[in-house]
Amino acid sequence: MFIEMKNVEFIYGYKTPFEKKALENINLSITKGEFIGIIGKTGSGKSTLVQLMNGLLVPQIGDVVVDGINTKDKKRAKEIRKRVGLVFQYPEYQLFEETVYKDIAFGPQNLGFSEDEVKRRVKEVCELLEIPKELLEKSPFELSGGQKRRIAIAGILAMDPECIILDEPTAGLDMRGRKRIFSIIEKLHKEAKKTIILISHSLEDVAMLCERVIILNKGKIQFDGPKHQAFENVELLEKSGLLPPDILYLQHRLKLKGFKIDRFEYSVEKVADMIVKNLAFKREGEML
Ligand SMILES: Nc1ncnc2c1ncn2[C@@H]1O[C@H](COP(=O)(O)OP(=O)(O)OP(=O)(O)O)[C@@H](O)[C@H]1O
Repeated sequence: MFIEMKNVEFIYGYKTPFEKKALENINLSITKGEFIGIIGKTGSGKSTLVQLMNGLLVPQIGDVVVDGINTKDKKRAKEIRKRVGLVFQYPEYQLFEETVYKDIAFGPQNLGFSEDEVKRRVKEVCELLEIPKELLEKSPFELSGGQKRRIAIAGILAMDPECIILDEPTAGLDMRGRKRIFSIIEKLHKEAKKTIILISHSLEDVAMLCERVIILNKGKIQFDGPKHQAFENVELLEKSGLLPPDILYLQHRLKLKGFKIDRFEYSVEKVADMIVKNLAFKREGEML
């Protein structure tokens, strides 16, 4: 098991008058190579959950174990960060150096790699994320939203973690920027074989990309399983304060109207094919 959470509870402002329980009774196991989507309405505990996974937060109750290392073991915090990289929701929180190069290089430098190795890693991630050379000497604050996002991902990738957590990686980006980030994430999963954990408000994005889905509701796990079981269960989504993606709601409605749908599809092209096929059957009087 790569990440294991056992009976985890996390309280902000612990033992102060401002205590706020963010998570309770969390039990989770994540294996290497998985692609997991975490969904849940605002305040359900998503960001807290992922910060527990790389030791940025430590639970007051229960244990989080990453590759055999308990996150309570502060002396091994670096080893955990090396294994699990977290790209923050707001790249501004992560970028703080004067130049893009220095920002990307910060992580591997901090892990103690030689300057040559740091240079090699920066070059490699820039190629992968299509970050042009001329950007490297610019200030990260001069960049567009999409560029900042890619630099923040590059900084994490340069540490070569086994697992990459992305908290709302496409928030505020236009369609082109979103597509670019998605193709990077898919590449990391399929080609680089990374374990990916994605938090997104967009159920469409999670439905399209992920294999396993975790639904959080008021700090508890409401569902953990294959994505189709989550997205085809409209009642479950509604109970969790979520609306099913339009593309799946459409299929849910068509099914209620008698369309033969064996498996819900996640792409517009496939749904269009399925509708055409059903209408052809209907014309031939073979169904409906
Ligand atoms: N630093 C903090 N101090 C006190 N309470 C906090 C803090 N950060 C989060 N919380 C509270 O903990 C709960 C879980 O917050 P968290 O940010 O993990 O939820 P989320 O699902 O990521 O929300 P969002 O979708 O808005 O990012 C919320 O009730 C939130 O108000």
